[in-house]
Amino acid sequence: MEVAESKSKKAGGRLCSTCNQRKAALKRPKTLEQICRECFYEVFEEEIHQVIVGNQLFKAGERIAIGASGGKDSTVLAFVLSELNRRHNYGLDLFLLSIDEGISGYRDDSLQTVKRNEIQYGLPLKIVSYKDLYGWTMDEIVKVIGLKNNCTFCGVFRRQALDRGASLLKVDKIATGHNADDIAETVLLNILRGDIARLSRCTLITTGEDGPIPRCKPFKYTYEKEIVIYPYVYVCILQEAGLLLD
Ligand SMILES: Nc1ncnc2c1ncn2[C@@H]1O[C@H](COP(=O)(O)OP(=O)(O)OP(=O)(O)O)[C@@H](O)[C@H]1O
Repeated sequence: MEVAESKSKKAGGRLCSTCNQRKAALKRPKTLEQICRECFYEVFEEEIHQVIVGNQLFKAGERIAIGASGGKDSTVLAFVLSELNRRHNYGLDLFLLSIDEGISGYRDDSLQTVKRNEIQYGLPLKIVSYKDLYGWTMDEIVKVIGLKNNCTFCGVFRRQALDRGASLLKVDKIATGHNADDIAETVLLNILRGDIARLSRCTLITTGEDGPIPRCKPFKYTYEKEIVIYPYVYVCILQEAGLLLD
């Protein structure tokens, strides 16, 4: 232990504040602690597990759709949820649910990511498109209404499409990749708009419990920066262990 410590100090590095054995590799954005890759990987997953258990987000036997956009948040969510489900025997049936808004050059690319995730994580994927549901793609809608306010249309349609997809999959709940930064942003927006009703709802970890399909945010307390660091750290650990395939 003393040898490891002096070696690490000589190399100009500090020891990990969690294990006190390995060299610290990063400063955790959430706590500013200096931490090694292995401990970061462990605490990142463990904190999400504690959020799931502490807030009773899921019950054994439930079918859960992960809202999978192909972006970083929902991709990491799908990976972490499938790992935790196996490791802690949550007993969940997990599915990937993607909404294809029909935005060429944007969603068609990210859908390729989701299709890869279906294979990599072994989770069944359902894609629901605006074209099938509403008869219009988002590109066609923009041609008619123009660019102004199109995000509002798209947001409302996506919400509904997620509910339709969830009912086709017969799931009990939808989990989304909204993280702590997204929630902070929504709080500020609702304050600026003076929308008191939304302000009180937007920080809830589970919403829509009185509706057909509740939604939950397992990343409510997870910082966006850490969601970005996590896959990088995972790859480094595999690389160092010689477990990364070319
Ligand atoms: N097209 C979609 N299909 C399925 N789920 C979606 C889709 N778009 C968004 N979601 C869900 O809503 C969450 C928040 O979406 P938002 O558009 O704010 O993207 P984001 O914060 O960049 O997340 P991500 O990195 O997962 O795209 C996503 O993490 C995902 O769970």
